[in-house]
Amino acid sequence: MAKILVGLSGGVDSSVAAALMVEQGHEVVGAYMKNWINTDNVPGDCPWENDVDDAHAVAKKLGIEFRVVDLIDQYQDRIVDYLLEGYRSGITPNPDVYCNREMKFGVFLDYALSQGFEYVATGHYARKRDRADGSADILRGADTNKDQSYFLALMEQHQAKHALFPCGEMQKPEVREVAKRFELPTAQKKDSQGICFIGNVKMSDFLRHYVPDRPGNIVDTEGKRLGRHKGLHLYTLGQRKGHGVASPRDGVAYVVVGKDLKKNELIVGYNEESTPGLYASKSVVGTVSWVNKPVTARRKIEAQPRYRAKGEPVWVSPREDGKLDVEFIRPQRALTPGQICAFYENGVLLGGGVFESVE
Ligand SMILES: Nc1ncnc2c1ncn2[C@@H]1O[C@H](COP(=O)(O)OP(=O)(O)OP(=O)(O)O)[C@@H](O)[C@H]1O
Repeated sequence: MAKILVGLSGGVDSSVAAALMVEQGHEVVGAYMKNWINTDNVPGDCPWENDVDDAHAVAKKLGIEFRVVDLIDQYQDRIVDYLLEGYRSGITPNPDVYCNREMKFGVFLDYALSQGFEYVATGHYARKRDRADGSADILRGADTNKDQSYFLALMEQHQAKHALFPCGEMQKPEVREVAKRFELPTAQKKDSQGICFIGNVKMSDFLRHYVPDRPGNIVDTEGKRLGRHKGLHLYTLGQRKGHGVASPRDGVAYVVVGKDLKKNELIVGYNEESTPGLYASKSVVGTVSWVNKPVTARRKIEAQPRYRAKGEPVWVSPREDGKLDVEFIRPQRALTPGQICAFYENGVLLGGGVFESVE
């Protein structure tokens, strides 16, 4: 029997994670992390009060203690500032990945350990495997469609060791069945989308509140002016809609292929493999971390360049500066600085890093 703090978000997955831990006879407490309250009237809609009520109702149904842990200041420092800073500097940050490392398995885990818990359990679709040497691996979730191990790519060993993912062996429909079996009040609740505090509102509307518009020219790959943009931070590589440049002819669309930060120009090109900037094979990945065994010499492994992408074969070569040269065997569309590159081998998450440059 272990002492486990379950991160109860008010969603069905974490409700089931808690139920399973209780069923297995562990000593379980549920806790909601309060990360963000919309005091600035920022466009965005995080129904956190409903979520706390739902999390509380689940704890009550399971007969376990429920706490609300206030991490608003830490969330501002570690996630909101990182997000805004990233967009201001022209990259596309990934707050969901940082939230796992810095919040759920960062300050929330620290809180749990300080309170005498041995583990933090979450509803992530990922698996954890303990090894004979006492270390822990993170593996892809059994439900290939829901697998969330990508979001854990920056987790380190001490975090993995104290993590539990009770839903990781299950398929989503089974999770809903378990929720029904326990008569959990969240059994029918819709899955949440995107980053909590932005809720259902577009990232561009959220950003507008903090980062002033900075209009400039939209140009093609030859430098010809095609239109005006509202601010480079509002556009992402590979983006097809919303830049306002009409297709030049039927069947061909313009997509964002680059940003010239110095000239404040947005570069668009045809949505084709031959368009310079849109597809790339070579990249440099920084902020590298390994879950268990680091890759110390040039090796062929798998890399996943975004959440909804497959693992792709790559050559990784450690560099003297601690970064990695990562070469995709097949050219990839819209590899984006700031986004996370997760590394795998045979379904085991090796670690990850942040794309710094791409060519
Ligand atoms: N505000 C929160 N407080 C406590 N734990 C949280 C919170 N937000 C997320 N978590 C934990 O992290 C896990 C993954 O978070 P994510 O936002 O991706 O949720 P999800 O996949 O929609 O799961 P759920 O159905 O449990 O909300 C959740 O299952 C939960 O255990």
